[in-house]
Amino acid sequence: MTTMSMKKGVQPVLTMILVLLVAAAPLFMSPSNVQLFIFWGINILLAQSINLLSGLGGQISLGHAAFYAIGAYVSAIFMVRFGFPLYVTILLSAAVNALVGFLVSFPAGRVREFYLAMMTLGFGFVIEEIIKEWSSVTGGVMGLSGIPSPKLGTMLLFGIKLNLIHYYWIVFLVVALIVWMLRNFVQSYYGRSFLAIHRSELSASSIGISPGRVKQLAYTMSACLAGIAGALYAHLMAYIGANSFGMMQSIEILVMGILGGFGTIIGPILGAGFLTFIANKLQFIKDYQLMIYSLLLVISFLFIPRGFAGLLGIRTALSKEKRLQKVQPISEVKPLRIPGREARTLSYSPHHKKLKVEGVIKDFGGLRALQHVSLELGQGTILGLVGPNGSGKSTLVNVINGVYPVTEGKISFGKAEITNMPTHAIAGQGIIRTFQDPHNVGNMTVKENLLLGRHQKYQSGIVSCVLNLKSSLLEEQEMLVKVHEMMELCSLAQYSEELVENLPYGVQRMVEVARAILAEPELLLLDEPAAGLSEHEMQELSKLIRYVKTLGISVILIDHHMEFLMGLIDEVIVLDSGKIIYSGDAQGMQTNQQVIEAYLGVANHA
Ligand SMILES: Nc1ncnc2c1ncn2[C@@H]1O[C@H](COP(=O)(O)OP(=O)(O)OP(=O)(O)O)[C@@H](O)[C@H]1O
Repeated sequence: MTTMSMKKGVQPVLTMILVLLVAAAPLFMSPSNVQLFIFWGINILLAQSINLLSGLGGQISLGHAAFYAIGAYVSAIFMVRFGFPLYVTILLSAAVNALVGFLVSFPAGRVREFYLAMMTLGFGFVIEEIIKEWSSVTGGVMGLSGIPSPKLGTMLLFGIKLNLIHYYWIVFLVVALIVWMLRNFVQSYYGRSFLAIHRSELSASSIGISPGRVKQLAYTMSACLAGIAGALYAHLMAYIGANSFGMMQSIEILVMGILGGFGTIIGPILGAGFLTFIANKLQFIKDYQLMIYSLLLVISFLFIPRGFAGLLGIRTALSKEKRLQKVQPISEVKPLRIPGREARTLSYSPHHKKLKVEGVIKDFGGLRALQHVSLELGQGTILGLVGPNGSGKSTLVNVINGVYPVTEGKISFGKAEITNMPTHAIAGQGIIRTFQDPHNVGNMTVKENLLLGRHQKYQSGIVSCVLNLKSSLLEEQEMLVKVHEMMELCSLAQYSEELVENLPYGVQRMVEVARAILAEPELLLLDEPAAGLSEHEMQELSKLIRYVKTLGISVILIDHHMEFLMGLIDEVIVLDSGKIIYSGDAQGMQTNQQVIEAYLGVANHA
């Protein structure tokens, strides 16, 4: 037997032993300890909930206890008033919270940072007040008692009277299932899109990820998880009151996530454990809880910014490659076919859409950055865009891909008018760009960043990704094959597992260009891709751009490096003070007097 197959055999056995140990543990514990472990399970759900929203999605939430409260009250009320069984009330809590989270995402998605913090804080206070004031339903300040609970032996499930140990098993099952699903989610294109939006909305939307949709999903899923936690809490306590869901609880949820390690799956489990057991030991200094939590946050920010998970060197992989490699090495997977879908290769055929910019004006206050700019770009053409600093080159790229709205004029691509469309929708039309400073997701590996480039090509639904259904695994495999091909092509294979933020500038640039090509664009906008590159790196980049052209992709290439440009471009446009002063071939530009005076003379002297 090989070491590999031995490992394969050992792993399920170890997992089975661990599961049996955890399941048997409450049989040997005192009821108070069983209850403590149940609390840990509930806190894991809360910590994962904030991790999903803030750690992965980057959305601040200072009123998260509100979702926890809604879950608790919905489950308790439906069981007390209507006698619904536990599994129905948990599902109802999850569903109601998902709806509330979805609705909250609309106002919350429009604001950022300080304003988002204030909005979520306000949301927390509003829900707390509703609970206090709506006494006919919630019991008001007196709280809601008489909730069927396994602690009191008053809860029945399928005719069986539940005790605390049964409840421990239920919570354990629910937590294990949710953690497994979350891991699958994080390792799917959905999870990667959360992190991309967290790092930079602009960069994520430029490869077709919709910030609005990501935020809707983040709030919906996060609220849903907190709702399940709330339902489990209500039935453990047999009594709930508004005081259990105030500001302090929201801070506790945040501390669990941050201290454990945002952005990982293990971190929140550790953070929840730490707070559950420490808080229990510190009951006697409950009055100083807020101070202790604040201190813990300060210590965490100063000494372990990535929480316990960072301290232990734990990082959650953001693709399912390891799992897929166990079945078959990616290098051996070729050609791939997902039943019912066309196999794709990198040598795809663009639809040859024509870009038309007509009379575009862009004003920034009193400054006219673009003045009646018009151009047309046909299939497979590389258009150079040059001009002195501040002449409007980046602004033109920014209006084409929707980063800036135009003041006047019209832009169309193929048959679609794309003037002032959102950036992610323009990316959906096939226009993909890179930035002057590489806009990769620094805390993702090269491979994971390149997988982001494929985002728009994924078709699997969220259920399929979360449950690791075969079709989603095959799709991930197909994307990984493309990414590996691209890494070979761009000499990036050696950096595959490196975090992009740790790599030299030149490699980061190459990653961004490779990511853009992996999106299979019709038109590629490259904003000074050669800036800061070494001679060798520039040659590699030139090769890549020539390859792009052979695929039939059109390119708009901004750069100040004339030698680099001349070897690549078919046509050139020269901008000066927002106006086109030359449009034609590269040779003509070099002898054009106006261009020499406005730009080349300067460039030659630079
Ligand atoms: N967001 C903005 N707000 C205000 N003014 C802006 C903005 N973006 C660009 N500008 C102004 O528009 C003009 C054109 O800038 P732009 O960045 O497009 O020039 P550029 O040709 O790309 O320059 P460079 O070669 O230095 O990158 C400049 O005067 C610049 O200050």
